[in-house]
Amino acid sequence: MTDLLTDHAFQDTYPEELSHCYGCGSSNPHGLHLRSTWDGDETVATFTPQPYHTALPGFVYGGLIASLIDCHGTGSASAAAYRAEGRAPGSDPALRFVTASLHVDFLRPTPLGPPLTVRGRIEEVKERKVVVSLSVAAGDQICATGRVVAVRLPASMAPPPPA
Ligand SMILES: CCCCCCCC(=O)SCCNC(=O)CCNC(=O)[C@H](O)C(C)(C)COP(=O)(O)OP(=O)(O)OC[C@H]1O[C@@H](n2cnc3c(N)ncnc32)[C@H](O)[C@@H]1OP(=O)(O)O
Repeated sequence: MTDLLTDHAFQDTYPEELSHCYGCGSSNPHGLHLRSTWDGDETVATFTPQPYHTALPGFVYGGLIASLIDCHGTGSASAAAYRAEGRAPGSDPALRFVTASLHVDFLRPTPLGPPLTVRGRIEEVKERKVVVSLSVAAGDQICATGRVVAVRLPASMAPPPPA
């Protein structure tokens, strides 16, 4: 389902207890398994929608596009926070982010079939907040754009560490 862009995806550095996300968790058997990495100062992921990711025949379901923007956004936020601190992704203490705000604009119908490229540009990095602007393209056509405000994982959502 997922196009493995790299062996060094941000999500590969998530600890097991934080790898259950439907969009990007490697431990979720029903999930999208989105994998994101740096491309210079931008971030990038690819994903090939399946026939059941249909909105209308031939076109991708908008909720899937929002999910790609969401998970690429939070993954990019984590990577940007590590980069801002000059630390290796995944090093402790962990810098993990959840979505505070997700905005999506559907610019044109997204064709169902070709791989989609999700790109992120880091707009702002603060200690607890990272803002990422994103695009989703089929070939050279940008079909959707988005903006994610990601905030550090709150204690109320943090799973207990493994025993
Ligand atoms: C770890 C890997 C998992 C992958 C996750 C995949 C993505 C997901 O699906 S996450 C699930 C969906 N998200 C959630 O359930 C989050 C629920 N919300 C919350 O827990 C809280 O509202 C939370 C943590 C987002 C913000 O906490 P809160 O204490 O309100 O933050 P607060 O200190 O007020 O704000 C921090 C900054 O974020 C900004 N901010 C907070 N909420 C918003 C918002 N909705 N819109 C815009 N900005 C916001 C604030 O303005 C502030 O910015 P600044 O520092 O510039 O003043």
